[in-house]
Amino acid sequence: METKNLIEQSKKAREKAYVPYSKFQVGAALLTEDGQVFHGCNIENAGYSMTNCAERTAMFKAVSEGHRKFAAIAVTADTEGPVSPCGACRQVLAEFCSQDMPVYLTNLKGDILETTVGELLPGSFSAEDMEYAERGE
Ligand SMILES: O=c1ccn([C@H]2C[C@H](O)[C@@H](CO)O2)c(=O)[nH]1
Ligand SMILES: [Zn+2]
Repeated sequence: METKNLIEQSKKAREKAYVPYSKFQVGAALLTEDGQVFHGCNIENAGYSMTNCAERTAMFKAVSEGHRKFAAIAVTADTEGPVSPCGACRQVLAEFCSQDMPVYLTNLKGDILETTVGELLPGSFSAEDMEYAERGE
């Protein structure tokens, strides 16, 4: 799928955002390796900490439908520059995506920052970090 199209999909996803508290709509479009696109929007809650970001909504939808391999993600918000994913979303992306998977951070004005999962979270905590303890040395 073309990058332009994936970014368009993230804008469509953004329209579904449930944001009565922040009024800040975010959309994500996650492309699986087999060519399917999962939309995600941010979903807020009166208990603010229960809010789920657009990126994690897209990721959890895809994983819960059996997808584990991803090719790219686009994220869009109405920001001055390209939107910047929060730390929680960076960690969740690192769990399921390769370090070199492209991430397209965009905004409604059409700015596009192409980065990667590894660049977004260098030194992310991963399963390998637990292996030493598991070996019991
Ligand atoms: O990359 C981001 C940054 C923020 N938010 C959401 C969480 C909350 O609903 C609102 C304000 O933080 O934006 C996302 O969905 N993705
Ligand atoms: Zn987030």
